[in-house]
Amino acid sequence: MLYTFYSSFLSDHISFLHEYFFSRIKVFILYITRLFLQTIPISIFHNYNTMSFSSQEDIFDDTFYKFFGMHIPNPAPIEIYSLQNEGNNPYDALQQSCLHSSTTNLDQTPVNDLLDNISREAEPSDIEINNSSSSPSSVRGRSYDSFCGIPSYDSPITKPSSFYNDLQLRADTTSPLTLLKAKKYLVVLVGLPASGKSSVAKHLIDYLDQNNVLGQPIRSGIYNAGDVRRSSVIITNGPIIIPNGSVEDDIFNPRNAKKKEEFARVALDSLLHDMANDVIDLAIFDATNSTIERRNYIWNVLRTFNNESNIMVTPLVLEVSCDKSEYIKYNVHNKAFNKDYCGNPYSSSILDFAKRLLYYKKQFTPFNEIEYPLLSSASNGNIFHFRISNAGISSVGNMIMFNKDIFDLETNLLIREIEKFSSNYHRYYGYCYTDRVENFFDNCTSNKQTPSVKAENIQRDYYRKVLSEIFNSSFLETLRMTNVELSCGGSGEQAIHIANNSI
Ligand SMILES: Nc1ncnc2c1ncn2[C@@H]1O[C@H](COP(=O)(O)OP(=O)(O)OP(=O)(O)O)[C@@H](O)[C@H]1O
Ligand SMILES: O=P(O)(O)OC[C@H]1O[C@](O)(CO)[C@@H](O)[C@@H]1O
Repeated sequence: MLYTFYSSFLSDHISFLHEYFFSRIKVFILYITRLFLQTIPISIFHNYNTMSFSSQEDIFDDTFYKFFGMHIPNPAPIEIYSLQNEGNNPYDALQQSCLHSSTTNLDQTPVNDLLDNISREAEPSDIEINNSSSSPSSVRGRSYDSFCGIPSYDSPITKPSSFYNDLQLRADTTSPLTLLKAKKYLVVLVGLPASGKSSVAKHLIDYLDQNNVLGQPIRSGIYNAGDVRRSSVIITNGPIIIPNGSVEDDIFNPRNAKKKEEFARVALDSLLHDMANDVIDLAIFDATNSTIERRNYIWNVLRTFNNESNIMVTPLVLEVSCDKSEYIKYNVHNKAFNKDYCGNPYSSSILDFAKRLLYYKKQFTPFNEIEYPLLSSASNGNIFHFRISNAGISSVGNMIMFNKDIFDLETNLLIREIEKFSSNYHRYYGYCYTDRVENFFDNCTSNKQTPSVKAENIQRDYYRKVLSEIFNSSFLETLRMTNVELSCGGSGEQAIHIANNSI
């Protein structure tokens, strides 16, 4: 009996030890193979219909992490072309990924026009800005919405069209000296007001912290143009106006677009100042950055900064969009309690924000591929374009294109992580938000309501009533369509009417 016990004990443990060492050796061999692969520039093209590059890599990476407590280095110059695609044709994927149908043709003329504009400087404005408020509005280390779950990835990867290869040829040639520069990263947010940009920015910082992506802390900060604006404008119980202006001088009226550019310039200057002083490694530029001109300005400033400093800042675009009516309403509802409106009556805040959204919508141009050459000219020939839509429930693709001539392990690792973050955003963070939206619009029918729950419900009913009056279907339709003829009529048209009359 004793013998049986010992033999079963031993065999259990021997098989455990065998499994343990064998799996370690397996990982080690895979690692060595992978190190060998690093010497070979490879391009990886996978169609996600058949195989997911990310999921295979991540199984390997997760296993490696378990055993060695660090992430494995990436194979050298990889190109990841990542577009959400239902079919096999890469060019279809490109077309599907385009947000702006007028720019999906491969005619390079608009690109040339943009490149001609490349050296154009933003015009100075007469407004005085208080620089003191331009410090980052958020820094790493803060805790945000809970980080949820162990990631498992499944990101769509497809082959690129030759169009992107052409673009790559147009990129600036990289001097070997650039590679010796200190590396920093700039995430440029693009998206309409209340689309969730600031929330996603905080989540991204949290995600990078939690995952210890580079094996050491990434010092990061959010630079918000809205914070600069708030220190320079007059908050009224009505439109937010610029100093020395009339009451009609709503800062968000496109007439005052130049003044808004100044606020953005201050925020960007402050961000680059912090990079130059080595205060941060990764900065998020939080503004709508909703026009091509603005983005062009950013790339120009960045190119100059990169040329004149001993720092190489790699820009990434992160587009955040939201077109689900419940989400728009919920987001705007929360905006009614921020610093722009504190103390103002709820309905006037909602109305003002509706007007702001409409103003922005009229001049908003989603970031699209005709701007890629401009981005790549400020980015060592790389193109990193991520998108999150409706808190990650709508599927949109990312575009990731590495310059083949440069091997940069750190950038590779970081970009891969950000790709995971944006492709899996709903699973990591977005679901907490979508649950909250659902609760907000849910009709609570429980009989056992305490007085405070009852009071909360009455309050919430009021909010929902105001929201659905202002954000009625015709207003939402107007928002959805670009350059539509606006028609008036019905209570919810008030914002459209105000916006139209004041342009
Ligand atoms: N992904 C999200 N996670 C959590 N909350 C969100 C998310 N998206 C939107 N929200 C909610 O909507 C509100 C508005 O979102 P947020 O401030 O992030 O938008 P924004 O695009 O930065 O707006 P703005 O450009 O006007 O500053 C937030 O206060 C938050 O309550
Ligand atoms: O300079 P932009 O791109 O208009 O973005 C900044 C503005 O965006 C907003 O976040 C829109 O709500 C404002 O707070 C801020 O003034």
